[in-house]
Amino acid sequence: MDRLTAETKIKELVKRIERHNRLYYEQDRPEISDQEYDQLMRELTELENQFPELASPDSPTQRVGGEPLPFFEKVVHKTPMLSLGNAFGEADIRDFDRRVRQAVGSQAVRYVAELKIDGLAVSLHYENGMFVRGATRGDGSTGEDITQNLKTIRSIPLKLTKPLTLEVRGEAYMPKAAFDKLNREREERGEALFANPRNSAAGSLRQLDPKIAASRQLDTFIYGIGDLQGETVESHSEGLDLLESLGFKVNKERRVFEDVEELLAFIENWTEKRPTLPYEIDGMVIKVDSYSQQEELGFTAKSPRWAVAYKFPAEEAVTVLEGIEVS
Ligand SMILES: NC(=O)c1c(N)nc(OC2CCCC2)nc1O[C@@H]1CCC[C@@H]1O
Repeated sequence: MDRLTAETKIKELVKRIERHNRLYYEQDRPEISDQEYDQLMRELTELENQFPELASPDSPTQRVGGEPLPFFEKVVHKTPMLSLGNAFGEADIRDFDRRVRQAVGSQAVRYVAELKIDGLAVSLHYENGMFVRGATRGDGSTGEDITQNLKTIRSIPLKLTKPLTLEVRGEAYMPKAAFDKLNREREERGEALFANPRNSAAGSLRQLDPKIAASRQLDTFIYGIGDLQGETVESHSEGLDLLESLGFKVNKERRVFEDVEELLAFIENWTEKRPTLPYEIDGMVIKVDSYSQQEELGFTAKSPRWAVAYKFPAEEAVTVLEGIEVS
C-alpha cells in the first residue's frame, strides 16, 4: 500500500474507532461487537507500524499500552503538589473561615467546595495541547513518570481542545463497580483481594506493564492547575471551567459559596449522600476561590492556608462475629 492510501485509511480508521469509543464509553451503547472493534484496532496498529510517521500521538492505539518498562523515571513537578490541612468538624471549618477573613480584611470571600476523591494524586503535563508526561505525586516535589499507564485512562485527553502548555493536577481513581468486579475476578483466581478502590488504583498505576493499567477501568477527576501558559484565570472556579472546556473530566458536584452556613449545609448533605456516589470520597476540599486572596494567604511548610480538607467521620466499623453484629 502506498503512503497516500495509508494516510487516508488511517484517518478513516481513527474516525471510526473514536466514534465507537464514544458510543461505548460515553453513551454505553456500542454498535459493534468487541471482536469487530478489536479488528479495527488491529488494522490501525498494523498501518501505524508500517508507516510510523503517520501514527499521531493522540491515536486511539495509544490507549492500549505498549511494552513494560524496566523502571519508572523520576519527575520533578513544575510546582510542588501540596498536601492539605485537615478539618474534622463544623468548628474547624468555622475556624478556617475566621482565619481566612482575618487575613483578607474586609474583602468578600468566596469558597469552592469539592468532593475529596479517594484515589491517587497525579500531575499531567501538556505541551501545545498534547499530553507529554504524567507523574505520581510522590513526595510532593518529585514523583514517578507513569505516562504510559496514564495514557490508558480514557478520561485523560491525549490532545486538548486548544494548543495550550500547562500542568494540571487531579485524582486517578477506580470506580466502585470496577473495584468490585476486579476483586470478584481475583477471588475466582484465588488471588489476594485489594483492600479498597484507592489501593487498587495506586497498585494499577504503579505497574511497569501498561497493559495491566489498561485493563483496570481507571478514571480521573482534574481539580487544579499547576502551571498555565498563554491564558490567565482569576479564580479557582474559573480555572476548573477552563479545564472542563479543554477536555478534562472535572467533578460536577463542585459549588461556590459566600456564606459559611450554606457551605456547612453542603458538607452535611454530602456526608449523608456519600454512599450513593459511584466512586469513593473521604471528605470535601474547601478552597478560597480568588487567586489573589490565595496569594495573600500563602502556604505553611507543606500545605496552603487557603484550602482545607474536611474529613468525614470514619464510617461505623462493624465486625460480624459468627453472624452476631458488634460495632
Ligand atoms: N482528592 C481530591 O479530590 C483533591 C481535591 N479535590 N483538591 C485538591 O487540591 C489540591 C490543591 C491545593 C492543595 C490540594 N487536592 C485533592 O487531593 C489532594 C491530593 C494530595 C493531597 C490531597 O488529598
